[in-house]
Amino acid sequence: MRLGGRLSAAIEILTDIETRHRPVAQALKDWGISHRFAGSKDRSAIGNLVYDALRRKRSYGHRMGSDAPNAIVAAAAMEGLSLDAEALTKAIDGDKFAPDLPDPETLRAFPEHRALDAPGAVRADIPDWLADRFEVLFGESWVEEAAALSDRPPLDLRANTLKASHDKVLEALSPFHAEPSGLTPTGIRIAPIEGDGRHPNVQVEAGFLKGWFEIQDEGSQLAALLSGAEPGMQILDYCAGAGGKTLALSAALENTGQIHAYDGDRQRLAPIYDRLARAGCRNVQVHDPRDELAELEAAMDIVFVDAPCSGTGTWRRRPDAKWRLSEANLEKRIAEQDAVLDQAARYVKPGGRLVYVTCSVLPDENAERIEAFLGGAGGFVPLDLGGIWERAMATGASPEAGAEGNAEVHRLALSAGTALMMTPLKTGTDGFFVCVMERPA
Ligand SMILES: C[S@@+](CC[C@H](N)C(=O)[O-])C[C@H]1O[C@@H](n2cnc3c(N)ncnc32)[C@H](O)[C@@H]1O
Repeated sequence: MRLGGRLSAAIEILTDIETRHRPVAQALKDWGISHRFAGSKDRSAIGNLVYDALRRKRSYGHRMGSDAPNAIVAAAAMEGLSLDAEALTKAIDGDKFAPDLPDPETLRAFPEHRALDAPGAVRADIPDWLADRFEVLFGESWVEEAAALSDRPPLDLRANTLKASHDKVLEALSPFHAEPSGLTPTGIRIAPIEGDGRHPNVQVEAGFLKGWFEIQDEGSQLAALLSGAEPGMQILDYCAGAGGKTLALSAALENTGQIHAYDGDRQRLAPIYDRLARAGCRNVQVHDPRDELAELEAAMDIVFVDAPCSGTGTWRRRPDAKWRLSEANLEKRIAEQDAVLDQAARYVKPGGRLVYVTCSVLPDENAERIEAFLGGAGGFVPLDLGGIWERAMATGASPEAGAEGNAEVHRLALSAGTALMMTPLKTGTDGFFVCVMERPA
């Protein structure tokens, strides 16, 4: 396909997402199925246009004078492919599959129009109703912080030390220019996509099929590490879902002790069985939501709560979720977070830890939930994350951890007090919130 056809396809898919309220991944998949002639390069180039247009929908709309799909796709093409108006027009000239684009003057003005005159929420590419929350949380840098959630993300992987060393995985992935991601002993990073390129499909690599590594954002790896999981412990992963954190915790325990993986939703839990088998995790017991967990009460060294949340920290990867989030959804998530913390707390043994994690940056889902929880009965005490970080990195035996690239985040952890907020701008990860609380002995 030529550029004109790719632009038209991206516009068609965006229209489908908007009119039928469809998740972006599903809309792209369906388009691929009904347009078999499109090759894999076409599909990824179209995917980049759709994702970029969704990520920067408001600022592109402002700079183009319209947020209609053809305007924001033209903006995504110009910015993503480094084309000026002339190059874009020339590339689609005479192409019968090309769409109607905004007028030449608008296209010509686009690169210079930086939206500096626009309200903060437009420059930040977020819905208006969330602007106050970002401002309260990030202060002067709130627009920058929010805008960084619209960048293309890297592909992050975790070396599964139950099966392969960090070095071995790096070597296996060297054709893809994989590098240590720097914050954790296990993290590996493949840089964000450039232009109309694509990330390698690492899931068909022999190393992946043999369980040497998992796809996992480094923020998620760091959250698991900061739980303080150590060999021999008894851990309840109370919101295990498909098991991303369970697998990381299992490796941190070096296949000793016991992890109880539980989730309130059987369907979400289902993929965990295959993943555990591939990763060689032998210390995990999966609990169906119908199982009775009574025997675990007051017996766990760590209860890990990877709470259901709005996912604002993952907007780089799921930009459609940004525009779908409503105040009503947020209220629902908050109620679930309060419930899940209350339910999970009873399994922590005296002297044990309750770890609360979300992949959201919103204070409503993070610090305010901790305050609400601590205000209730239970007597939990939040721990200083700087100390936990130092211990986790010391036991992680990582040559990279503590090195220069890590210094900035190290400082962040030391100054975090009792809660760590990771963001694409601060830590180069997805947005994650971590708070570790102890039940007094
Ligand atoms: C953020 S996801 C978990 C992701 C998973 N830990 C991972 O790393 O792949 C949150 C999970 O919480 C589960 N959940 C929501 N409310 C729950 C409850 N009351 N009890 C247990 N699990 C719950 C959801 O089904 C969902 O799978």
